[in-house]
Amino acid sequence: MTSTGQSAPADTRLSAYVEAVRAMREGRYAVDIPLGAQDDVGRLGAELQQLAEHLSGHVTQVLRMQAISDTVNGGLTLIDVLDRIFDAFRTVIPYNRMGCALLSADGRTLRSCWARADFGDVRLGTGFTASMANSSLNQVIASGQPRILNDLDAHLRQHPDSHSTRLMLAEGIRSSLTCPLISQGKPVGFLFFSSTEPFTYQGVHQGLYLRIAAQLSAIIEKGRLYQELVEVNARLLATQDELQELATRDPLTGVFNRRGILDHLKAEYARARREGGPISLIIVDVDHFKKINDQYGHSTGDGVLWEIAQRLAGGVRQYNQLGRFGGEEFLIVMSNVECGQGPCIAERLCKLISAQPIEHEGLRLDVTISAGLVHATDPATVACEEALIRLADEALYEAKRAGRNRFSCRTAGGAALS
Ligand SMILES: Nc1nc2c(ncn2[C@@H]2O[C@H](COP(=O)(O)OP(=O)(O)OP(=O)(O)O)[C@@H](O)[C@H]2O)c(=O)[nH]1
Repeated sequence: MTSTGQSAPADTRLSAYVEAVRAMREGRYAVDIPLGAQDDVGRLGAELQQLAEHLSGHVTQVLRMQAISDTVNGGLTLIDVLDRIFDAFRTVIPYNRMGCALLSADGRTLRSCWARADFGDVRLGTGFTASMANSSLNQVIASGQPRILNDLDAHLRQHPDSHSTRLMLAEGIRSSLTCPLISQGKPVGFLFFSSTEPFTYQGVHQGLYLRIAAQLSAIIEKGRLYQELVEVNARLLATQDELQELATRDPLTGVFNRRGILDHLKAEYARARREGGPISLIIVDVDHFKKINDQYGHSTGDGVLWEIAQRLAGGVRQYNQLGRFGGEEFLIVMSNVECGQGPCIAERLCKLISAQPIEHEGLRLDVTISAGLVHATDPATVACEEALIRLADEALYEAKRAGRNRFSCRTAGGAALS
């Protein structure tokens, strides 16, 4: 501001004012305004000077807010956004601690969802829950205005039941500013700024806090929506897993169904070819199963199939997979089983069924199985996984022809395995 002490001619001052207004229109607020005498023109100059200072302060604040909101808006989850606010707003608002609490859908309960301080551990941290009944925060909601408590000791004396105030005092907090968070006209929670010094917050900050709160409410809503999206996505993935499980499990026996075991065979065959390791298959078929159905009924037949599946599952090592291949047929896929081990496994499976009668609803049924085994030391010698199945099938029917309750073997070349 320039004051010459001598009154400048009115027209000179007016043209300087016009220049100043033009400069401000272009965003330059450091303007020189000659005041001269305390006449009407001088008073206009003083008003212009104040306007220039006000606009300069306002624009600085808006730019700062914009930079902060750009940083904050980059966050995706609510917690991420709050962390960014804690780091970004320090240049605008004094605080040693920040906390955020959200209201339950019915507005009756407040739950702290995040808190951070520059002095270490916070006592009133995530998960702290308080009832809104009789809470002084209801006044903050009703007014829609930030509340300043510059002497928390005095506040506790007035509200001796306020557990949260007690905890804040124990943390060393002496003054606080509480911003209501309102989204789409509805209170959703609060943002707390706190300081270890008393009388930190002034009414002059009020407008700024309100603007921050309005912006935060929108961000919190965005965070909430994002979290909902994450949860819905997780539920969808879980449902997809369940559907996948349902689509590949046999409901009667609980083992893989045909599709499940064939998918597994396909993957294992491809892996064995890639890595050059051996692969073996066993096809198991229940002997004279039709007779069991005919003599004791379908439900007994089902019970027998269930028991056979459990015994077979117990008889193959964990990294071998068992599936129900057809009505009374099971398929076992074995990886990394050496040539000599396959016959031992097939024999063990036959014995697991024949050694003990199957008990079902008071019946004791002597049941046997036949098995066909194929072993490929080098899977590259077999055209595809279906070729392996065909060889195992041939071996199975050889076992059936030879009298059942036994197994027969093939190598990938088609020769019988001794
Ligand atoms: N209870 C029951 N029976 C089934 C199921 N699926 C297929 N079956 C029956 O299994 C029987 C299979 O009979 P066949 O193919 O003639 O063979 P088998 O009687 O076991 O005789 P071999 O295999 O020659 O020893 C048929 O009667 C089918 O109806 C099922 O889920 N439950």
